[in-house]
Parts: sequence; C-alpha cells; structure tokens
Amino acid sequence: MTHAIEVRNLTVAYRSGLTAITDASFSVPKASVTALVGVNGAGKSTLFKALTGLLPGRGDIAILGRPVRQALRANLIAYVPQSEEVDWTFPVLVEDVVMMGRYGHMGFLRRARPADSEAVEAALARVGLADMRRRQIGELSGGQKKRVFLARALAQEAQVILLDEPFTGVDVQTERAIIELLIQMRNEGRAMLVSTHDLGAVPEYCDRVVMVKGTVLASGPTATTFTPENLRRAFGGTLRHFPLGATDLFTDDERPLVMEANRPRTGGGA
Ligand SMILES: Nc1ncnc2c1ncn2[C@@H]1O[C@H](COP(=O)(O)OP(=O)(O)OP(=O)(O)O)[C@@H](O)[C@H]1O
Repeated sequence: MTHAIEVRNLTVAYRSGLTAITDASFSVPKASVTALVGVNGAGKSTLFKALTGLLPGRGDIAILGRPVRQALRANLIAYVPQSEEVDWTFPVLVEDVVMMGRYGHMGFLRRARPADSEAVEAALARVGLADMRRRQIGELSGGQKKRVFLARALAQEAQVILLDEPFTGVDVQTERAIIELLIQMRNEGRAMLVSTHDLGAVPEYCDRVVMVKGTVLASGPTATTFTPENLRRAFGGTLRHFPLGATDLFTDDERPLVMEANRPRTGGGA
C-alpha cells in the first residue's frame, strides 16, 4: 500500500554541523490526521523542512510513493507555516496568498484562469474567510492568518498537508473550526501531519501520533502510541499531567492554564 508519507532512516543535519534528526523512520497513511509531538527543539520543524525539500537529508522520503521533488512538482504536498515564518508586512491581499496555491496548476506565465479563481473562492469560503478576500494579509488576526494558509493548501488541492503549530495563538472557536476542517479533509482522503503542543486535544482528532526527540521515538495509532510511557520518554520532566476524572490529560505548553468544561485550555490570546 502506498502511504501518504514514508520516511526511512532519515538523518538531517544543518550547515552548522548540528544533526537535528538521526535515523528517523515513520509512515503516515492516506486519509489520516497525525500529530507530530515533542519538546521545543526536538526536531519537528526540521522534519517538515526535510519533507518539503528545504533541507537535504540522508535516507529515504516518499510522498505518495514519489521522491519529494516530484511530489512538489505534482502539487501533492502543501505546508502551512508557523506565523513567525511569514513576513506579515508584505503588501499582499488574502486572495493573492490563496492564489499562490494555484501557481503549480498554471502555465509558465502564471495567468489565472476561471478554474483558478473558482478554486480560490471555494477555498476561502471553506475556511470562512470569503468576506475578507480583499483585505491585506497583515490586517488579519492570528487565527484568520492560519486559515488563509489552510485555504492556500486547499486551493492547491494538496493531498498531503503539513501544519506547523496551527493552534498556537488561536482562540478556542478557531481551534474548533480548524479541527473540524482537518477531519473533513481526512474524510476526503487527504493526510495531515500536524505539529502541536496542545497534547490534551491530540486523542480527540488525531488517528495517529509521531513522537520526536532527535529521532522518531515512537509512531503509530494514537491508542497504542500516545501512552504515558511514550509521553514520558518524549517529554520527560517537562510534561504537565492532569489526572481529571476518567481521562488523563497532558500538555507541554508553558502558557497559563485555564480550565474549561472538562478539558484544560492554555491561555495565550487569540
Ligand atoms: N537553521 C538552523 N540552523 C542550525 N540549527 C538549527 C536551525 N534550525 C533549528 N536548528 C536546531 O535543530 C534542532 C531542532 O530544531 P527544530 O526547530 O526542528 O525543533 P522543533 O521541534 O520544531 O521545536 P519547536 O517546538 O520549538 O518549534 C534544535 O537543536 C535547533 O536549535
């Protein structure tokens, strides 16, 4: 069976000489939402960079059975960046950012056809930002900006979507909306790999988990992988553990904790 992502014996080093990932192996099936978890500096972003061809590595990476470069050329893979990676002062409209997702579908001159405009419109409607299409990207809230990049991945018709901390700095309602969208996208057959520090929510929407600490410590279905023992190996003493009734909840988030309904929420603003 062809997996959405198949990584075998991957080692990734920076030019500085630091080896951030050593001999990592894991796979992500199609039609799944997989959490990528680990402490700060564990190597999550490094893995994303390797999967999107930004950093070369030793070992094998296949995206839907193809090498990374081919997968990029075929528009199979999309990346939803962390907010800090984006220059928000760059004067560009929301709809222009989403249209970038269509570039791979256009010809050499990048002239948008009606199908491209329709795809942009549909993607913006799907993330609830149709009314904001003419706004400058820098004028949006943190949660709205995340949704713009999700819309870009949707417009691209990507089948494998990497999301780097999509819930950081977003309010509860937006987090719910993003989770709902991820579940819908999974039901359409796409695969999402989501790096997150909101461990409490992982069992709720992730079928699988990949645990990172300089390598992949464990990966597989949430029920058998997201265990206290593996969490201790991945997070050690940094893990906060909340025994609340029947379910144990975990977070490695350092932001203030707020209790809400039966689940802890980390504060931090929208
Ligand atoms: N551009 C770079 N050059 C050299 N080393 C880097 C670079 N980017 C990251 N690193 C190092 O690689 C290691 C893994 O970092 P990475 O950013 O992948 O972690 P992460 O799991 O994404 O962390 P976080 O949860 O803080 O986002 C760290 O030791 C980090 O200092």
